[in-house]
Amino acid sequence: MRNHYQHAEIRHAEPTIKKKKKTIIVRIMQILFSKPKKSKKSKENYRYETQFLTPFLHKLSRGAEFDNEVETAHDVDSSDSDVTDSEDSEAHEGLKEVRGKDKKKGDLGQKKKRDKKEQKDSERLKQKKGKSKRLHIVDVAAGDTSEDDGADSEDESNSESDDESEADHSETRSDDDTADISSESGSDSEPENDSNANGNHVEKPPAPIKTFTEMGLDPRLERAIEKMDWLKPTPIQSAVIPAALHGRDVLVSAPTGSGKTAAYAIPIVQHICKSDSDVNGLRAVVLVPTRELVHQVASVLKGLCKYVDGIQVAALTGSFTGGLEKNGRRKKGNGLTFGQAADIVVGTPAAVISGKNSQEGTNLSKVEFVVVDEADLVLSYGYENDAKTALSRVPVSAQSMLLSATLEAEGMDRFKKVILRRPLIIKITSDEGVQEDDSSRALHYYAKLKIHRDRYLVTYAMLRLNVITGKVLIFVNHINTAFRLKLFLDQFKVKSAVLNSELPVNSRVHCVEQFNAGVFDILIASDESNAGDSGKESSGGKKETRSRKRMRKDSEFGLSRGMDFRDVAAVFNFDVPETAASYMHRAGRTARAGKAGTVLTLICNDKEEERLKSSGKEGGCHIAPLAFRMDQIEAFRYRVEDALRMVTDAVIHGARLADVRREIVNSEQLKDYFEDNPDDLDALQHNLTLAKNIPEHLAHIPSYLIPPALRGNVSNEPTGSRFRGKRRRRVKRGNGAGNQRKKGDPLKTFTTDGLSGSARQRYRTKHGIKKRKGRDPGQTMVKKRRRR
Ligand SMILES: Nc1ncnc2c1ncn2[C@@H]1O[C@H](COP(=O)(O)OP(=O)(O)OP(=O)(O)O)[C@@H](O)[C@H]1O
Repeated sequence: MRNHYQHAEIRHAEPTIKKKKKTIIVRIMQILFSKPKKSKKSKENYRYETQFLTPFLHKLSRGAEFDNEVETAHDVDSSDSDVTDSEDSEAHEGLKEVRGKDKKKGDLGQKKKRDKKEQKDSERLKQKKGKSKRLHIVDVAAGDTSEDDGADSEDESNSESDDESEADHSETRSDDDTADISSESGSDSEPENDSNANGNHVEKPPAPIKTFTEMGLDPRLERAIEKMDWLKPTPIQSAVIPAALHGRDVLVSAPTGSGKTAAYAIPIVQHICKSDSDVNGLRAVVLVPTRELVHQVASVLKGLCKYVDGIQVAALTGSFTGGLEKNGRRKKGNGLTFGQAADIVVGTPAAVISGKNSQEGTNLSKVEFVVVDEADLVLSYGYENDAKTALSRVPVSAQSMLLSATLEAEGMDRFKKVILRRPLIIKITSDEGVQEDDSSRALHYYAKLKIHRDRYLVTYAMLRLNVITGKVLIFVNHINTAFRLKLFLDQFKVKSAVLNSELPVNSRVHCVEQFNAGVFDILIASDESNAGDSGKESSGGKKETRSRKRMRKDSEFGLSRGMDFRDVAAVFNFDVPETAASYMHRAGRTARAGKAGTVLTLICNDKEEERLKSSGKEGGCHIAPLAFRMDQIEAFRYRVEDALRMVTDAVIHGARLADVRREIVNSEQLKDYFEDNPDDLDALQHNLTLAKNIPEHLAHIPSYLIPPALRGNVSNEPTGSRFRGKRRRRVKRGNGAGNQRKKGDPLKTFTTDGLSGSARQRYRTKHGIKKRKGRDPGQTMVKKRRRR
């Protein structure tokens, strides 16, 4: 299906084909904006396509209209009936038609061939659809609501019959004494009742429930769910939540972005809501592998507890204070320590067992609910010992849940036997069939380049020429590459932020929040976990200097795992991920919660191509080649080379050091500030320009250099940031934070220290710091703190 886009290339327009161009654009508009015919699903597709996917692919495919030589061999013709609920197919059809018109008219032989092909393809599409439905049913124990979500071409009665068949299929019993999730249909092999040592009387697990209201949740929890705009449970939630509410231990495997967090967070909150409120002590513990995830999961739990008084959520990250601990603060007068004062604790295994947050470590002896998220990683080498220790402190009676995108990891088998008691195994696979129609809607591409430096040229074209629009997450394998890329983009006034393990956790979390809030659009993430990044500058036998110590990496850092980057239009693998798991986790940062997204990987040699293909195969997704016409962007090569020449190793080293220093200062100085203003996302900027002495001519693009297909999209304004007055004004109104923001251009209120003037003013007022003439107020603040 997607092969069509292989041939999408950027090409120059020729005056003689202007007319054709018009027809093509009209046709493309028809495809993109025509109303879907049948189903709700189509409507959703339509929205996702126009919102995220279209701008990218549309621009890429524009070149095709000027290309008379483009092959049609891979084009998919499809009849109307086949394409009503598949925007891809529509696009194929439309663009195929466009191309078809480029061919000589009246060629009857060719037409016949095309008709035949059309018929074949439509049959193939039908078969594929049928196959993916079967896969839905077979692969989801406990019934696959995803089919309703996905195809939506089914009517209500159909979905009821699905339920029945789902129930049938869900009776698969795992070797390791797992219970089935069958239900009304009556399971023949499972005992009717079971008894959880929690005291819960466990009956046959219920069938999946497709609305939150039918789940019998506490009204306060229901209200919080509504507040989060979660209208109905995702497939994994509708299977997992009822089972967990019935007291069953659950082992969950579902693709990235399918809503696993809420699948365990809702039962935890419900469990605490309905049980004895006088119980003093920690009730639930959630183990996650990274500090970023600690923050994220705690935020979800906090959101769910919004209307329930007295439930305390603590995030154990060691040093993070960005407002989270406010919710997990000590209960006054009860004499309990930090972790123990909370009802729910989220932490990395190391943080949970360490005494950092209390004198004796977190007391887990009264825990009734234990969850291991990203279990394959938490229970793997590196975390294993800490996880073992933490879990050994949890009473055996506790209800347990293990969740992961994959259950095949080493050690999982061993652990699940220890942790889980007769668990239900609930699984949504991500085979091709399921992905085609299901919530996981990323389109995967790769572009093969001749030399490594072409990566920069293509990145330049993608970002500076606005081929990719919307939020872009760029993954690199090394910290140095991240800074090289950032400094390179700085030369063109393309604003971006770098996220890496050397930065303090406060800054990292705040940076992700800003990205999610749309403060800036381009985030370069160094995914060092899989690349064995030695950091070069930070390693070596030499004695560590103070600055080197500052640059040490955080072993509990991870961006590709579990992070909920919102509305990411495209994931851009500047470097090829080392493993299949890494590829899938990176790709999983886009196309989340049923939305669409694009993954583009740049490769330079056969070895990388092989690695990428095997990753795709293992992850069950088709990665299609994107025939990127390098000659169309060749004119920019000299600029790219110029910019790269300026980004020397010494410059990178300096920028890296400066960035860490600045973020550490910001992070420490602003701890108090963020505790009091947790929602002030604008207070710090993480995408400040690091490059110095930027030559003006590089940032400006004369129009004659821009490929005609992209003219009109390229402006000479700085790109990559949405930090505009309108948004700031809205933020101001929302939190009523004084009138300072009204004054002047908001962009100008930011200083090189990365702290906005208004935020600085508030900080000064709070700490009674007077503004001194002739001195940098940012420095005053820093010095004052140091003196204390
Ligand atoms: N019922 C729902 N309806 C709509 N959106 C939802 C629902 N449940 C969760 N989401 C949203 O889906 C997104 C992904 O959820 P979540 O982070 O839990 O996925 P995940 O399966 O844990 O992914 P990963 O494996 O990458 O960690 C989040 O932005 C979340 O707010």
